[in-house]
Amino acid sequence: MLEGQVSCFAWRKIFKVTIENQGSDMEQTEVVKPESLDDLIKILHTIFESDSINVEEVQNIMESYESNPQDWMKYAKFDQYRYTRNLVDEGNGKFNLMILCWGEGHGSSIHDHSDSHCFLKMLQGQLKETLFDWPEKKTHGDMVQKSQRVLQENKVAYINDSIGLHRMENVSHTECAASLHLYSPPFQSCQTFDQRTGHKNTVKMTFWSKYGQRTPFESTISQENN
Ligand SMILES: N[C@@H](CS(=O)O)C(=O)O
Ligand SMILES: [Fe+2]
Repeated sequence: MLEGQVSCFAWRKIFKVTIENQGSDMEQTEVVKPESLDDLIKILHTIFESDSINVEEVQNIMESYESNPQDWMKYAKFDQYRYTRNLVDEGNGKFNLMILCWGEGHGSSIHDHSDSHCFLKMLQGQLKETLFDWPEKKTHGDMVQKSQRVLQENKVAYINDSIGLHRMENVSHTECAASLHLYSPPFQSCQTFDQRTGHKNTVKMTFWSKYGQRTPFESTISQENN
């Protein structure tokens, strides 16, 4: 597949049909492809009704949505200085769905995901992900960098605390980036880490906007993860 091309993964739902003239059961595969962001949200609500999460299923359905800026432009509010977190949907209490907007050169600190599942889909532009091991309690000094990759438009990445810690960066000097994040269960704070020492801090995470409306100034005063 060409770089940046839309993936052909799609959500597969297995269902049984009876072929009457043969009188036997046969399995068929129905491929569900979200036609819009609203459509994707509806499907995610259905998937998360269940108490157990199939990571691959969520990843595939998010990847099969082809990013259309007209669907999500109303949520994408950029700031000049740092990346913004914009709430899109509260997933019936099961997950938070948000759009993060990254200006040129913006990035996050090294951080964890508070014991939640984290799915990240590129809607526009590219982000570089750097993975780190958790720092050892006894050791000091630089944190160990495990891997690095660049996520292309429409691709979906997944991380949780057992995989490690990460930092995301829009390394472009000319293009902004937007990413769709699903966190389950939802969380309001995480830990950030100093790359040189491994020391950590707990930070509260805030929304720059909710449902397309800029969050009032008072409620955004807090330390952020960038
Ligand atoms: N997990 C970060 C964004 S990222 O760098 O993955 C956040 O929710 O703000
Ligand atoms: Fe993250």
